[in-house]
Order: sequence, then C-alpha cells, then structure tokens
Amino acid sequence: MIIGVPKEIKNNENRVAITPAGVLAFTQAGHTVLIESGAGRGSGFTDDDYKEAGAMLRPHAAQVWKEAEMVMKVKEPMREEYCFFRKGLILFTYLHLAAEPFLTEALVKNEVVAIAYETVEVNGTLPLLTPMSEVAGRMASQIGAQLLEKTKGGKGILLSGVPGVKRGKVTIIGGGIVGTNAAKIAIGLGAEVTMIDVNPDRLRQLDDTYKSDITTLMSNSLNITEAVADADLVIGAVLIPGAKAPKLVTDEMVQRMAPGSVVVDVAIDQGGIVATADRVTTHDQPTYEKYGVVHYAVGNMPGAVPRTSTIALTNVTIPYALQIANKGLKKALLENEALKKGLNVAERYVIYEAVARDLGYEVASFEQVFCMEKVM
Ligand SMILES: NC(=O)C1=CN([C@@H]2O[C@H](COP(=O)(O)OP(=O)(O)OC[C@H]3O[C@@H](n4cnc5c(N)ncnc54)[C@H](O)[C@@H]3O)[C@@H](O)[C@H]2O)C=CC1
Ligand SMILES: CC(=O)C(=O)O
Repeated sequence: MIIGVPKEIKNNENRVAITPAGVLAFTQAGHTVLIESGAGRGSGFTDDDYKEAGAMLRPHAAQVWKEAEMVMKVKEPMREEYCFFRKGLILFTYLHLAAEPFLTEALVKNEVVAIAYETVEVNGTLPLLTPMSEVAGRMASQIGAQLLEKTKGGKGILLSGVPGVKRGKVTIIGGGIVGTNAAKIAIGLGAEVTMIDVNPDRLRQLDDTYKSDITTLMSNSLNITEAVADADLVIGAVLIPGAKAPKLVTDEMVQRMAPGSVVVDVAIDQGGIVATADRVTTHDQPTYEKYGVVHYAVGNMPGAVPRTSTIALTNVTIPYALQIANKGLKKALLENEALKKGLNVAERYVIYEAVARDLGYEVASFEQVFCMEKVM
C-alpha cells in the first residue's frame, strides 16, 4: 500500500503522523511511505531521518494526498485540505466529526473512507485517544495554574498557596484519562482538587487512587453549580465517545465564578462542556474573557509539546495502520473489532452512530455498507 503523510497545517500543530521508526515498520513490510518535506520538523525529525528509514519525500502536500492510498494525519483535515478528498481514499486521523459538520459532509460527498483515531475502541477504552488525553490532561493543570497569574488575566493566586495562605481550588469535571492526568498535576501543585463524574464505579476508583488528596462528587446539576462557583480553576474533561459533548456548565454557572477564575475546556474538540466555551481557540490566541473568567479552549493542546506527543501518538497508531496496509482495509476491519469501531464514514454513509445522530444523518451499519462491496 502507498501511505501518505502530509505536514499538519492547523495553527501551531507541530505533531506529525509518523516517525522514522514508523516508516521503517511500513517499508520493512513492503509498503511505500510518502512524506511531505518538512512534515516532521516541528517534532524534531528531519527529511534525512525519514529518507534513511526508507520514505520518499514529496515537496507538496497535494502530491502526497494524490498518490497515497491511505493518508495518515494527526488533526482533522482543514478546509484547505477538503479539495484532496476522493472516492475510496482511506483517511486515518483524529476527526471529532460530531463537532465538524462541514468536514463530515465533505467526507460523505467525496466517498472517503474515514477512520477516526478517537473512536477506535478496545473493551470500553479508547487506545488511540489515551496518550493525547494523558498529555492534554497534564497540560490542563499546568496551563490553568499559569492563567491564574495576574499577568495572564487571572485572579493572581498560586495554586499551592504558601504557609499561612490558603491553597487554590481545582474542579475537574470528567474523571477519565484527561481528568485523572489533570488531577495528578493539580495534586502535585498542591491544589485542593474536586473530581466530578457520572459513573459511580469511576468515582470509587478515583477515591481509591487519590484517597484524601481529592473530593469526589456525583455529576449532577447541583454539585456542578456549587463546585464551579467555588473553583479557581475548572477543567472540562467529559467524553461520550464520538458524540457532541454535553453542556454541563451553563452560562449562569460561569457568571457565578469569581472574576479572574479560569476555565480550561479540554473537551472543546467534541464541542466543549462549558456553555461559554463557544469557540475553539488556537495556540496563537489561546484565551478570551467572558464574565471576567479566563477561558482556554485550544482543540489541539498536545500540538504544543510535539516531540512527546508525536512519539506517544505514533506508538499506538502505527500498529493499526500496519494492519490496514498489510491486510487491506476490508480484511483489517473485519478481523479487528477495535479498528472497526473507528470507522466513521464510508461509501457516502455515516457509520458511527453518535456522529449520525448528532449531525442528523441516517446511520448505516458496517454490515450494510460492507455488503455493498464497492470500495472495500
Ligand atoms: N483539546 C485537546 O487538545 C484534547 C482534547 N481531548 C478531549 O478530552 C475529552 C476527554 O477525553 P478522555 O479523558 O480521554 O475521555 P475518557 O473517556 O477517558 O473520560 C471521560 C469521562 O467523562 C465521564 N463522563 C461522561 N458523562 C459525564 C457527565 N455527564 N458528567 C461527568 N462525567 C461524565 C466518563 O464517565 C469518563 O470518566 C475528549 O473530548 C477528548 O477528545 C483529548 C486530548 C486532547
Ligand atoms: C485528541 C486530539 O484531538 C488531539 O490530540 O489533538
């Protein structure tokens, strides 16, 4: 198979979908890897590193998209990339389609086979989302702590406090991978941490893990209202796989926060859980203020630490991509239930149920599409 890796073009997105080690894995299996020149630079990989591993370089993204049978990316394609979509092209990347109606329409219309990293699922876990959630969760507390500084628009508190001065309060909504990683750093910084989740078993696990370092609360409107009003820093970390994020923090709840408080809505890539996080921000301009509260809503947080993130991401994506290349799409999907869950769009159909529901498409089952036996 011919695998293409274009340079990421989202604002300050310095990750790349393949490392030289990944190239070697493909070429050793007899595949061809095309890489846009400079694609790895932001992650510290030179064109020569890729060439030595057996990749072929292409000066322009258009050539990579056109020649490749499967394009691997990190972020969802930007509008400038939609013109490269074509029937039967396999696209393997983060997609977050429930929050991307125009992208979904472009993929459907052009009959792209789109497999989303974030919905590949093994026993209820999301192995291709996990490493980036680990990065973003850790970053969320780190960034939130900085934004609480006066010079960054915050209320001017140090999360750890100092002897004789009380600590800052962090409320984390969603106790999954982002939430637990945010908690680790917030606890390490010395903050008073409250974690809210809707799953009682999850709350039990969190209590067992962090013991008296955190307070756990069941997710309901009253608990969220109180914990948000009381917090210096709120971190949004809820996920319903594939679906648009539920707006759990209302406009009124944000209005009740003290001026200079901070919201970091990590779940913004699925639309965000905070009503006032009504736009996706970029690393160039990561924050805005609403009701005196600093909002951070960057949709590609791990892009700011590309070396760590690229290696962590490709460690988990390459084995799946290799299965597609080695077996062909149809066989790979049929033999791997986890990968099959990643299939969001194929043959003009939306296959992932939550995406179809949120965007108003009729859902087609994998079997329906598979039986048509055209592209696959
Ligand atoms: N902005 C960025 O750069 C990045 C964003 N993310 C996003 O962060 C979000 C969280 O991801 P993960 O932690 O990996 O997901 P996860 O699936 O590990 O955790 C989600 C948690 O939300 C909980 N939850 C579901 N409904 C809830 C409700 N009504 N109230 C409270 N909790 C509820 C679940 O029980 C689960 O514990 C996702 O949208 C993910 O795409 C991840 C990485 C980078
Ligand atoms: C998960 C995701 O969208 C990211 O890492 O950018």
